[in-house]
Amino acid sequence: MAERISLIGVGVMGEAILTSMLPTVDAGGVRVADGRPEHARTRAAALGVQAADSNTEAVTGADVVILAVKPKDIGGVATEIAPALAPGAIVVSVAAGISTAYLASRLPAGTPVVRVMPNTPATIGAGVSVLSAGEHATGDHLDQVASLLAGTGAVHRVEESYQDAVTAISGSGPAYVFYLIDALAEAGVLGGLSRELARDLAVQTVAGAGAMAQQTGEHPVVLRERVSSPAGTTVAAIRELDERGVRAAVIAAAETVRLRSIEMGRELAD
Ligand SMILES: NC(=O)C1=CN([C@@H]2O[C@H](COP(=O)(O)OP(=O)(O)OC[C@H]3O[C@@H](n4cnc5c(N)ncnc54)[C@H](O)[C@@H]3O)[C@@H](O)[C@H]2O)C=CC1
Ligand SMILES: O=C(O)[C@@H]1CCC=N1
Repeated sequence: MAERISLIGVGVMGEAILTSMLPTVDAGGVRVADGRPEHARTRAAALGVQAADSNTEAVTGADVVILAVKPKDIGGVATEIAPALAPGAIVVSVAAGISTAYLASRLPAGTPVVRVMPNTPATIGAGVSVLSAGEHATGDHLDQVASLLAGTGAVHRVEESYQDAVTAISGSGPAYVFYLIDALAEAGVLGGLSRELARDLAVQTVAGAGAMAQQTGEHPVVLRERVSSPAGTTVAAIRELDERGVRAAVIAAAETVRLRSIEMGRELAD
């Protein structure tokens, strides 16, 4: 029998996951709900899935329930849906900083909870999702969730204690890359290029460099050295980046995310 999937929270990440899943799941078995019911109806109609009028209606009879609401809302949603969950239903959370224990304490005893950190390139199947099992989630539960998320892109598994570090790299990471694209494009405009050309050059450069790092498997330093001709242009740019502390700034930014993720979990647990 096809899986019945419920998605609570049709926002940026919820819709990205839903879109990527749809080619491989039976859309007729997917039901969504959102705090904005009209939004849920509109998006459900556009994507060919069902909309429910409430979170409890959405989860009734579901085999897998995906919670894609904000961290501050997820505890309330877990408490709300608990009485309506089918025995054995898997609850999947994508909320940054929220532990499986925090959710399990609000769900029926023994509920398998799987924590996932996805990222927005999931929308085009080029994301990466990292899974961790809560206390009652088995290897089979993880396999089931991994296969549901296969359309989002790559899927990895880590111990839950590493999820804050994952959030710092791949969860928030697309924003750092978009920031770099924007800065590169701005430099092109400064150099006299049209905005359109500058943006295309920046986007294609980031896409090409990412694909090259992925396909060759070479260390990024080796790839960077191949661009840097002796006494040439690139080596001068890298020295400038180093002098301005860009490498240290990137590491510090990611570390701030990791600490913020830990802090968010603690704030809500208090
Ligand atoms: N945006 C991103 O790049 C990523 C987000 N996440 C996680 O995904 C979750 C959602 O984030 P976004 O999609 O960015 O936020 P969002 O604000 O776009 O989506 C949240 C959705 O939840 C709905 N909602 C709020 N309260 C609700 C309730 N009580 N019941 C049902 N629906 C409710 C909102 O109407 C909204 O559509 C967060 O927990 C975040 O940590 C994880 C990885 C990446
Ligand atoms: O900014 C956030 O809190 C979410 C989690 C990871 C990416 N976006």
